Amino acid sequence: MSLSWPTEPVRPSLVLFAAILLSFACGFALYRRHFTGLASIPGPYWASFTRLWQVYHIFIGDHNLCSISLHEKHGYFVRIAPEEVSVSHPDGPRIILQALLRKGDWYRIFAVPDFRFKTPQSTLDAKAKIKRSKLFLSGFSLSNLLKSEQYYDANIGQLLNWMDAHAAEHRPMHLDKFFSYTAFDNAGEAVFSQSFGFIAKGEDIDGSIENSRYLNRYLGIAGYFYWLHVLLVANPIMTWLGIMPIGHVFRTSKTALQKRRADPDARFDIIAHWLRTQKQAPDQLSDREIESQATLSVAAGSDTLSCALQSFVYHMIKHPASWRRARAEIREAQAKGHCTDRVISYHDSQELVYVQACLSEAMRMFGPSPFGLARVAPPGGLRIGDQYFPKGTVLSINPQVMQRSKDCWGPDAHEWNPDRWLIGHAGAKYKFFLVYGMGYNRCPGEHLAQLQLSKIAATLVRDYNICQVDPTNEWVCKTFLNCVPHSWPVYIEKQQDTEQR
Ligand code: HEM
Repeated sequence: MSLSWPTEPVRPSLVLFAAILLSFACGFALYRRHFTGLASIPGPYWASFTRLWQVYHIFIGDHNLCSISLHEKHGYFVRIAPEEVSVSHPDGPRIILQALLRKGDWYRIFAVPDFRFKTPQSTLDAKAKIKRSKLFLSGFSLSNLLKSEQYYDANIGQLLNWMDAHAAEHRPMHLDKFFSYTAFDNAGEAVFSQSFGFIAKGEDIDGSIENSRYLNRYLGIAGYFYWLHVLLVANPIMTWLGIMPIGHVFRTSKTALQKRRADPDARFDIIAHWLRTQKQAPDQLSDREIESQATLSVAAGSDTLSCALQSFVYHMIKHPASWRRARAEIREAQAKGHCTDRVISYHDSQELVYVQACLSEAMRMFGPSPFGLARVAPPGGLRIGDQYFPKGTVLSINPQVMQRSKDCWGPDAHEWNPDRWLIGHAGAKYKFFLVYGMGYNRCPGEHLAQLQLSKIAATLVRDYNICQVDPTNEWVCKTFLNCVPHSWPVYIEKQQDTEQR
């Protein structure tokens, strides 16, 4: 008997099928690369074939830096995905963001906790988004927010206590963490009259803030794989199971909302406005939609604020002349009887022109919004400068790219220069200032953000000297949906102590 190796041939039909599939995939990739209306737009080679190039850079947390350097290399237009072009043309904000263009599909990710519950941010059609936003807008008005100023002050006071304690013990302080605690707690105060207790404890309870950062990376990517996201995460079964990775924040929000509904005498906070709107138009606003928008607002208003505060302190201590000049401005105000409260009042902070210029410059140098604001070219396409974009092209503007554009800000765009906000027509500069977005999708929480930023920035400059433990150290920052720098510990010195010496 002879042993022989089975020699059954591979079925020709299988080989043929694989070959056809491969040729189809290659043909499709080549078509995307060379034969669509975007073929002539420069950009990374792989980005013209597949979205995975961008997803990879979101995953490793450097997509903002990539966008900045790609625009420096290629100019106004960079193809960052087969159907998406990143734009830094000075006319971009006006043509793309101020028009009523549909938002990119990526925004559907903001339907929380699952696809059934639309929020203004997840609504793609411009008119439908505006209509939905109107239901929520009154809660975000400055006059409403100012009614809770004393409660923000209480949280900011706790931040100052921690700073005093670190100063007294001459202990390095990680301001990034304490800014995040304050920002989360103030978002809770503003939305449903309750803070999460982070700043009082001086810790990230249950690791919720850390977990929310993982969620951040996930959301940035999952927006491009929406149906998979719905299948695995954002579906009614998962909602029913209540599996949310931001534990303490979500639980506290939920309990606060329940308490809030049962208490007719509670403060007239943001939720109170929404509940009033719901009473007037019950068919337009469900309980779940209120819950979704509340969760989204806390999430949208905390890491962003922490990043902006960090950017302010970090740039100001790297430029001590600015810190001194800002303090001199505050001393002058004090001499006239202003800026005397422990936490400087919002009203007084608005008179500090130079401090405000430094805040704008800090957010210009490093803004908390690193993601491209994506809109879709309408039927008939869109022209920006000399470039025509066919219907359906996703056109995105990355605020961090725009904020560093020499065409918009001049040759010193990469340098710290708060005076740019004080000379010439400062208002004109805001047409390129996209930190809060622009147009119909502009951030509704801007007043709450500016209110806290102004008060905290002015108070810190007045009362503390801050320096890095290692002045040569640069902060570390991975960028996903948001960017929150860390790892730049500082020493704090209380200003009165220095003055008494
Ligand atoms: C410095 C702080 C902040 C920055 C830089 C910022 C920036 C932004 C940006 C760029 C957008 C998206 C624009 C777009 O996609 O076109 C946005 C949306 C949003 N922001 Fe802010 N934001 C800040 C603070 C806040 C605060 C304090 C709140 C509220 C508590 C808030 C609530 C929201 C909400 C709810 C949205 C979704 C859009 C909508 O519902 O209409 N943000 N923000």
